Amino acid sequence: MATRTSSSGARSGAPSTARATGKAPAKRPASTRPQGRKPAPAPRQSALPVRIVKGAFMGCAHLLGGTARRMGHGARDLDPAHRRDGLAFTLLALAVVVAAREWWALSGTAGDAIHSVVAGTFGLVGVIVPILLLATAIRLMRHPERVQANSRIGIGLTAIILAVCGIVQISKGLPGTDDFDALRAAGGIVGFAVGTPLATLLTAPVAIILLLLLAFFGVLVVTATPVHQVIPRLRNGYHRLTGGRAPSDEVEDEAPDDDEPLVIHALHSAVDEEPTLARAQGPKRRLGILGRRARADEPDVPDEERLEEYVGDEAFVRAAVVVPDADADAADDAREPAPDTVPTALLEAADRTIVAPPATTPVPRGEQPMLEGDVLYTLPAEDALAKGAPHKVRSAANDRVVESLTSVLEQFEINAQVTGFTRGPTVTRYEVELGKGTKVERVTALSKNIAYAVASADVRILSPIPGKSAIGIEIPNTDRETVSLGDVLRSSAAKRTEHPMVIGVGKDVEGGYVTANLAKMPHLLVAGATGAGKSSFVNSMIVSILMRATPDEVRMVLVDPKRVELTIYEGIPHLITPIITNPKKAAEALEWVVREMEARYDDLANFGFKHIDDFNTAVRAGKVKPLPGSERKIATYPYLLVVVDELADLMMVAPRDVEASIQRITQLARAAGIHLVLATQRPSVDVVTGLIKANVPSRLAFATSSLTDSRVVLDQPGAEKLIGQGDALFLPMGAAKPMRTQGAWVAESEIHAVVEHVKKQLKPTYRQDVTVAATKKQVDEDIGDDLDLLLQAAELVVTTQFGSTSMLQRKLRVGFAKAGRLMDLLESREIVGPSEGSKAREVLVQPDDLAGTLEMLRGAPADDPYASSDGGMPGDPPVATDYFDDDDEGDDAGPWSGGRR
Ligand SMILES: Nc1ncnc2c1ncn2[C@@H]1O[C@H](COP(=O)(O)OP(=O)(O)OP(=O)(O)O)[C@@H](O)[C@H]1O
Repeated sequence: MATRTSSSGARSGAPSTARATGKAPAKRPASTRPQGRKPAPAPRQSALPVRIVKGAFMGCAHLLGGTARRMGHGARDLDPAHRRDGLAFTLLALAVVVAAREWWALSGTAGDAIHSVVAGTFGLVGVIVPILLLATAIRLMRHPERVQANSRIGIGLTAIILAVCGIVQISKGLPGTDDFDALRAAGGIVGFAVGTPLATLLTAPVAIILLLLLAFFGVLVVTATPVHQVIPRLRNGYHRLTGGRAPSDEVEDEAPDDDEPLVIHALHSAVDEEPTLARAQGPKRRLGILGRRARADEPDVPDEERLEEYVGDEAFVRAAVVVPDADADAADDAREPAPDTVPTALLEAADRTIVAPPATTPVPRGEQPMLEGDVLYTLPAEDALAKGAPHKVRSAANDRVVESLTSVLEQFEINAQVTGFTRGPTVTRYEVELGKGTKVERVTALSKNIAYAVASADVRILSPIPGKSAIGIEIPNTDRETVSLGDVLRSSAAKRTEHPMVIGVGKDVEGGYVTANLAKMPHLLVAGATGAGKSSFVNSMIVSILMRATPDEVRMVLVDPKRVELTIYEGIPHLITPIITNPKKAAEALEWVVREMEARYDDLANFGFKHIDDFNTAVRAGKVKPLPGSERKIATYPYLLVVVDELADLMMVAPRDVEASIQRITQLARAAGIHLVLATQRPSVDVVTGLIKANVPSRLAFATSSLTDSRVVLDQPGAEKLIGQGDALFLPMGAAKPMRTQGAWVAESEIHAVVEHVKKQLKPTYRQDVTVAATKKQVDEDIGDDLDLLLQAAELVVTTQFGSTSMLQRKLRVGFAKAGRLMDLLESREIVGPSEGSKAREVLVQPDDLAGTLEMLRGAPADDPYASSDGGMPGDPPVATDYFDDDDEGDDAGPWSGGRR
């Protein structure tokens, strides 16, 4: 849903009345006071001293209230990174305070209280509290984005502290709470709570053994070491310390169990902390890194060479392609591939996961931008997108328009006045309030005169302004402003949520930022004449996603039949297939999307979830387990954004298939996390059919060339009055009235910078099956190119139960010969009976059987549809059925984890 917020900065220069009412007051010449309006009776005045006291009190109350509100808003609007840093600094301050008292006995009046709290809680162990606080603060500053790892370390440390406090408590003879000084010199309250019951129940020696085990467990958790990795890790650590190479058998040690998705742990931690160190450890090590993170600067090595260079023994390969666990949670699943798929899996894993260059600064955000396999992915820096000029709330041009409007109202003797205006980047909305007894129509009828007076043809009258008793007159600014996408994405409207599908749309007529969550649209139709700003919007949308979402969160299918608009995005890791320029392939891609959606649905049903978000949350929490007997590793699903830049081109090649796919996707895909954005410069009824319209609820109309086009897009006029260059009417799902918006602008150089940033981190992992027809239909030869017409003819004849050739001629707009041929084809398929002279033919198929009949005409699936699948790999697995076939060997890496299904 779209959200908007006012740009406070832009408003700061506004006169106080403008700020208070949210609009600029109109400068009104004295002569234009409304006639016939009686002044309101003056309120009764109270005594002067009372008024002074009351005024002073109210003034203070407003000041205090306003300050508190501003601080509250300020804290909420604070960048998440600053909020996290705030926590780190608080811990740092605590460390200093506690150390001052516990280590150096420096204490002010609060010293005793600090000691009581620290030593009372942890006893002797309180001495290390400053170190723990300091370490936690440093960790939070250095790796704020690694939320899961940080929580893991927190859990491990808690276990260690509990154990140590318990052990100290037991070793000091279990003092009780009656002797607090002794308790402070032992394990404190924590030691008392842990050690005393254990020692009483199980005797002191057994309790100490249990607590030692707990401490050991804590150490394993902090260092992310599974028990069976302790020895290899120690050995590795020793070899690293002594500068030697690990013996080759250690790799065997690291080969995973069949059901244990781990680990090249030593390597992993080495890469984590110091990528160059790990890379320097010889070819086999490099394979290990390649297995999880291929370097972006090595993509040109031919596949075979890479394998020959790196593959030593199969065991190593097996280890190498397994995604390391370490900080990763259960979602980071990838399983040992079947031996014959190793090379592909290895190379694909290599292509998928590339380490970010160490120099890049991670962009702060609350959610960790981690990819599967615990790869750090840095979103582009916020300042990659330029700042726009500050927003003006009033200019001399506005004042001139107010004067013109006022004089028009005067000339026509209309009892109404211009009460104010709100200036947007492209247009300003002037508000006109009517005097008593004045008809709204008297103002709306003046639209031509107003246009004449302000010398602009693009005057749009809103009657009333939604939510106000006023008429709005929108008039283009002669001094229009460009809205920078960077400003929109940095606004608090965009930062309020970290949802990866939130995009910057632009600014509304009041200068407030407009953002929208594509996942809530859930599908969007974008239309507008050539040059109106459609492609610029598509660019802003894609760049917004690149700025905010990792490839693990959002994947895209980009369809660009014009071949120019989207080529700049070729090679970004968010793509799941190269940009599709061939309309026929695009139609196939839409069919693939339908299959993907159905597969996701099956998955949701099998695991008992209603929405992909719930499924993903459960996967991240490790709550989704493979079905019994299945070896599939469960991974989260990214949102899938399908962008079609020119729908008309697709509708020209395969209208029925495209329409059917769109209908199917739009009806169901919301819960599956699949969202369509369909753009067209020809919003005519043959492109945006009723079926498409009915299923694409959100609309964004740029200037259209006719009122009819506006009706097609918005179901109402208005878009024909827009002034182009990003001026738009935005009607998100559920909105009653379209919102006038100036689309955000992103310059080509900015797009380049963002694309380069994401491309240099990761290479895309393309799904091979997207543009492969799922089930190659064999259309009978005699139908040939007439399939679409024949399907329409069959549908007409069966639904009307009227087998008339002249009806086909009329409805399908074909000549007599073509209509006759279609009728013959229908007869040969026993849809209609034989000709009965001038009478209509008998229709042999009932409307209930229409779907099956159409399917039959489209052609039955061939025996081996994959043997010759267009564009697919020879021997590709059956696409539709293989998706979630749990028992199939080697298909479990998941389409989104880098493996090919
Ligand atoms: N949001 C915007 N802010 C400022 N200028 C814009 C904006 N959108 C478009 N323009 C201007 O309008 C021109 C045409 O825009 P754009 O290419 O997006 O139109 P279009 O509707 O996609 O046209 P086509 O269908 O021919 O591709 C741009 O080159 C730019 O100068």
